[in-house]
Amino acid sequence: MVAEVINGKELSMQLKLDMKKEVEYLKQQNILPHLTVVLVGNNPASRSYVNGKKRASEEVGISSEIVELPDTVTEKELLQTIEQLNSDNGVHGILVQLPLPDHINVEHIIESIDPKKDVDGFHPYNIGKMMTGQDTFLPCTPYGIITMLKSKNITIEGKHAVVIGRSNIVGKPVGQLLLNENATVTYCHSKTNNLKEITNTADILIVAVGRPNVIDKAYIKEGAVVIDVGINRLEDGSLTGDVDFESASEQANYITPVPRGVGPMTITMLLHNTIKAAKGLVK
Ligand SMILES: NC(=O)C1=CN([C@@H]2O[C@H](COP(=O)(O)OP(=O)(O)OC[C@H]3O[C@@H](n4cnc5c(N)ncnc54)[C@H](OP(=O)(O)O)[C@@H]3O)[C@@H](O)[C@H]2O)C=CC1
Ligand SMILES: Nc1nc(=O)c2c([nH]1)NC[C@@H]1CN(c3ccc(C(=O)N[C@@H](CCC(=O)O)C(=O)O)cc3)C=[N+]21
Repeated sequence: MVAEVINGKELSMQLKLDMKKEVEYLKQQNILPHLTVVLVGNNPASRSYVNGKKRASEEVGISSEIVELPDTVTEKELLQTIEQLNSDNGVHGILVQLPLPDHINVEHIIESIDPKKDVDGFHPYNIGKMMTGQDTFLPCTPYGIITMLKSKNITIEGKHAVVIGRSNIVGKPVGQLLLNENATVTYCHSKTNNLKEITNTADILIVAVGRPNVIDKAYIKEGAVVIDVGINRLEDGSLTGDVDFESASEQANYITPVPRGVGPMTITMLLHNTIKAAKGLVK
């Protein structure tokens, strides 16, 4: 069997065309969706992602701005910056790029963002709403993954979904969204015994570990759907996922590539959330 590739880049382009039309319509009502991204320090990977977010915003007509702060910024100063953005009526979405320097408490920062502007969907209030199945901003990477599955009419209901990884930004929320779609969900992590036995029962396997090529065909049930969230930069500068794509493709029915898989969808769902914020749909 050779798996069908779910191309996140292509799906993103289609979705962005629709969003572009929606933004044009909003502008006619004098609503100009605006996203502010806060970038602390000079991490090259963070800078490159943030630039990607700005470029994608421009593609659909969303106005965006990057607020750059030095890595010596204090927590208090960062909180003040967020407070200003919270009270600025022209700002619909606020995203603080992670990771932050060690001297800043991430929870304090995330909790200071107005939940109505929390387009990452990281605020505990919005996480609570997601868990109870209420309408809110869904975290972008998990939401992008669900959107990719639906784009191929892949049945989620009743299926066994196995998530490897339990971070607050990917693993935990993607499992929750799959549960909301009536999957039976199992979480695996670094302390999991018999990882291979568990993943071999997965109809849908989500891999969010952050180590290159740790999952190959030996971990995959024949006919499974494999979603590779990992973004690993190799020494030669190339990007690779957590899944050995060639090997996994022999067992899976569907697979996502890296690059051009989940990454572009993360950015696209951020734009979706920013438009939702501008429309005032999240209370
Ligand atoms: N495509 C996209 O848009 C995005 C991609 N990413 C990428 O996804 C990957 C994961 O990101 P993130 O969730 O933030 O990473 P974290 O490092 O926060 O989490 C990694 C998870 O993997 C688990 N893990 C580590 N080693 C193993 C192992 N050998 N077996 C099983 N589980 C293991 C850890 O377990 P434990 O909890 O026990 O430590 C942890 O839960 C990274 O490559 C990141 O760059 C992230 C965000 C968006
Ligand atoms: N507050 C916050 N929100 C985030 O959503 C967030 C974050 N912090 N910190 C880091 C992670 C990572 N992340 C990615 C976004 C896009 C690509 C992406 O577009 N990847 C392209 C390749 C890009 C390239 O070539 O560098 C692809 O996979 O095809 C990847 C990773 C968002 N994150």
